[in-house]
Amino acid sequence: MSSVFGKPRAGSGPHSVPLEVNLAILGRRGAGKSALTVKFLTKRFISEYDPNLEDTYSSEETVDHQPVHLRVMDTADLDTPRNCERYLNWAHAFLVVYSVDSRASFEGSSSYLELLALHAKETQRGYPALLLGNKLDMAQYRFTHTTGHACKTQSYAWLPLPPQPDSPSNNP
Ligand SMILES: Nc1nc2c(ncn2[C@@H]2O[C@H](COP(=O)(O)OP(=O)(O)OP(=O)(O)O)[C@@H](O)[C@H]2O)c(=O)[nH]1
Repeated sequence: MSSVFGKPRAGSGPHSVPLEVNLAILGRRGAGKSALTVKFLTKRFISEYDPNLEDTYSSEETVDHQPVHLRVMDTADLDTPRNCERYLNWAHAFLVVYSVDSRASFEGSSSYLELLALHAKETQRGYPALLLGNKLDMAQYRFTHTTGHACKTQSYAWLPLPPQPDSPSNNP
């Protein structure tokens, strides 16, 4: 049996029930979460939307020829994670967004990655999580992050994997 986001498929073939996947978009204010969500859902960049609105959108997608009912929660925390249970208990997967032209935005993504690591440890489950650098058109203003960026990416590379009983991170 194959799977998407670690969950078993409901079936196969044209009459299969769509798999339901909840995706939470996390990140510091201004990283571009709302713009990214709108762009993904409408396939174009829209500059007029309510950036402060936290909302959940639905979309029918096809992944590996299978229907997927995708729900996307565009979160609107302030500068740090707040009342995280609303998305931690809801989402099957997480997208942590930062803006490539903002060091503060990149550094702010740490708190989300740490939160997700803690959540995975506490629930003894693995959650797909992706760190995404947004606003690539602003790359000429990209902050320098040579070693820090590489270290951070590697530190959290294990997030999608289920916690291992013998893992050093489980034995503080
Ligand atoms: N140049 C450029 N600007 C972008 C891009 N994506 C978003 N923006 C702009 O960045 C600003 C913040 O975008 P939002 O989508 O509101 O960011 P957010 O992360 O949802 O912010 P909060 O709702 O406050 O958490 C807006 O002015 C957007 O138009 C992009 O890819 N390129």
